[in-house]
Amino acid sequence: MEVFQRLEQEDYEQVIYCQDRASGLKAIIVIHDTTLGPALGGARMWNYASEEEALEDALRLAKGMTYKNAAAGLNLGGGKTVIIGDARRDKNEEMFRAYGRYIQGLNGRYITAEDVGTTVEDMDIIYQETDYVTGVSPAFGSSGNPSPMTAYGIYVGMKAAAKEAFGSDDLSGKTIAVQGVGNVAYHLCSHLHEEGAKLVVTDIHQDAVERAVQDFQAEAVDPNDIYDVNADIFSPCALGAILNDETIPRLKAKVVAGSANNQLKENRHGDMLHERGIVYAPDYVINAGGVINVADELHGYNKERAKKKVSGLYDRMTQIFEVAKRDGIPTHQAADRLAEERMEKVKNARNTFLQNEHHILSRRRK
Ligand SMILES: NC(=O)C1=CN([C@@H]2O[C@H](COP(=O)(O)OP(=O)(O)OC[C@H]3O[C@@H](n4cnc5c(N)ncnc54)[C@H](O)[C@@H]3O)[C@@H](O)[C@H]2O)C=CC1
Ligand SMILES: CC(C)CC(=O)C(=O)O
Repeated sequence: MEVFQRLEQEDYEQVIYCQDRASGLKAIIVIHDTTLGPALGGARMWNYASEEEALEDALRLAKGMTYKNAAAGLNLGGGKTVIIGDARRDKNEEMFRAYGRYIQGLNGRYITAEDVGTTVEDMDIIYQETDYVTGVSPAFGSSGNPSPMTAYGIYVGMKAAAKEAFGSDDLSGKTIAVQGVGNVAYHLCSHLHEEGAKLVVTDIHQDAVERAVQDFQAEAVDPNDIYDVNADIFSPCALGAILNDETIPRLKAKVVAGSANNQLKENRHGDMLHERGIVYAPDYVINAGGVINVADELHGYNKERAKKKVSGLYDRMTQIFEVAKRDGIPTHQAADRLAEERMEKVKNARNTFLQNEHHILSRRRK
């Protein structure tokens, strides 16, 4: 498909290709929608098989951020970056400084943060070139690594989903299959272990698996076997599109609740989960803890305030389950409805003219 045709299909605002030969930077910044405010979303560094795959990932992730930020009640739009490369091999300081300068050039339309493959240290480098970066080190007055707060949000959202499926939000004694035990899932496992859940984990990196086995007495399985585990809850915490025609029929769990972005390969896979009576916690709602945390930096970071807001994901999930039941729709549709309604209402409320620095009246006074 032609790129403009693809952008028009889901009404993307802007795509920026960034290239810097000296550092090896090849990045794609996608701004999906800025109805609610500047686009905020992380930068993912991944060794994509092709440029098409990288663009498609950036597009899907950026749109997900529009819905995530809207559903979380943030005054932020949706955007995301993908940096093409192997995060364990190809990073250098110049790359992130070059990336920071591209962000600065967008003059606040896009604000970056961490995602898979990028770290607080990378954000600190970007911060040398632009203010439009969050998840910077606490030493700079920022919020640092968003993963623990994302994990906490998944934990409370998972409890709400358990209440919906099992009639109780107590996770002790529940078997939880966790796919990917990286930054978010490690902290999630810690909460779950503390509550007395039994953990079954997998990862493509053996060191990550070993850490979870050692620290939380988790059982390890092969990456391909995680879908077949006899679990109460399946928690996808790696990459997207893992809920699909091949995997859904294999799931034994009654709940799907994890941190991965874009878990449904296609929307119809949300319908498939619904038809099988599986309670699906919509990914962009349950995994909003990180963005809620970094967005708090924009007001001057306060950890207690941010955590209180993240705790609210329990009620937000419950609200989604209620809407889904009331309207007889799958949960992913209920989440979309809430996010779209908020965007529409805010858009209408902001229809009246307000002068700003770019308006001709302001320019004429100078
Ligand atoms: N870090 C954050 O605060 C947030 C992260 N997310 C999403 O949560 C997911 C995890 O993020 P992080 O923990 O930050 O990333 P991470 O890179 O630290 O962890 C992901 C883990 O998944 C593993 N993995 C990749 N493919 C796999 C596969 N096929 N099978 C098993 N394991 C596999 C990786 O080896 C890695 O250990 C991503 O989808 C991310 O976009 C969403 C919201 C916020
Ligand atoms: C990692 C977050 C701070 C933002 C983001 O990109 C996300 O929630 O996916």
